[in-house]
Amino acid sequence: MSGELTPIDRAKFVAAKQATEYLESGMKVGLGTGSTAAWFAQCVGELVREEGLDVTCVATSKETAMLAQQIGLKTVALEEVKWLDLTVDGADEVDESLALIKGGGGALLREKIVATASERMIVIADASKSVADLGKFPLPVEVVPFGVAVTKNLISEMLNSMDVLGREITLRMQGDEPFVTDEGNFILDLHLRHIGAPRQLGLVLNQIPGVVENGLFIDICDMAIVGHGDGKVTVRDLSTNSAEILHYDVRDDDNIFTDVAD
Ligand SMILES: O=C[C@H](O)[C@H](O)[C@H](O)COP(=O)(O)O
Repeated sequence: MSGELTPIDRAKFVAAKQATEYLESGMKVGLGTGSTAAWFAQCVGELVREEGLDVTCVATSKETAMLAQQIGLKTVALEEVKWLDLTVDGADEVDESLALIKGGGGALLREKIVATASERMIVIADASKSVADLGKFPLPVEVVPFGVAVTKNLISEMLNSMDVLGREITLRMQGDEPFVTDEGNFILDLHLRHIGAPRQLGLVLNQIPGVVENGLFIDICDMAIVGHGDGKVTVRDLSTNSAEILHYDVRDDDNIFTDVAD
């Protein structure tokens, strides 16, 4: 599967592959959305086919549901299982406390519902997503289409009292039309450049009528697995407060982990 990977794909792949270490047969697993999460779904598929791993998956988007079907993963609706052992998903930004910005692909609402219904959430990312402070990536906010201009103004006013640098808000487009989420909503992207108090911002945003959910994931993620283009993987586990560095050899499909540092 790994073949001739670009450094960015190698980074995503090694993070995804490392996340499979936390899978066990019988688990109910949330599958995230996006290019990194797609690598994870492929890795799960490989384990199901080659090692008989038996997991039941819940997809966080229509896109992921389609991919899971193509790969041959067993998927059910969240309503059927109600609770999950583990969700593995990508992110647009992850800071040292494992606060995240998500929703670059517009799937933040279902992703947050699924991650919150999970015993454990692991975020997988390439190193470009690791940041000291959140906010360079525009913060996606899912809003109902009705009165979107009013909601945008309310958010704009609210930002004046927040610890952020930028104030620009754009309606996400797809061609000439607003981008529509799987739940039929629109996305406003908040170009904040720096978010000083993400927890407070997330709470205040969700108080605004018209806002369905925002892309700040605070106290949801338990572990971050960050992949690097040279095959190195950094694992940060909040439950043990540890950071571990592994090296993943992706020159062939007999992928080998060796500890290189601590
Ligand atoms: O809505 C999309 C999700 O939050 C993605 O997990 C996020 O945008 C990261 O995607 P990618 O792995 O493609 O960078």
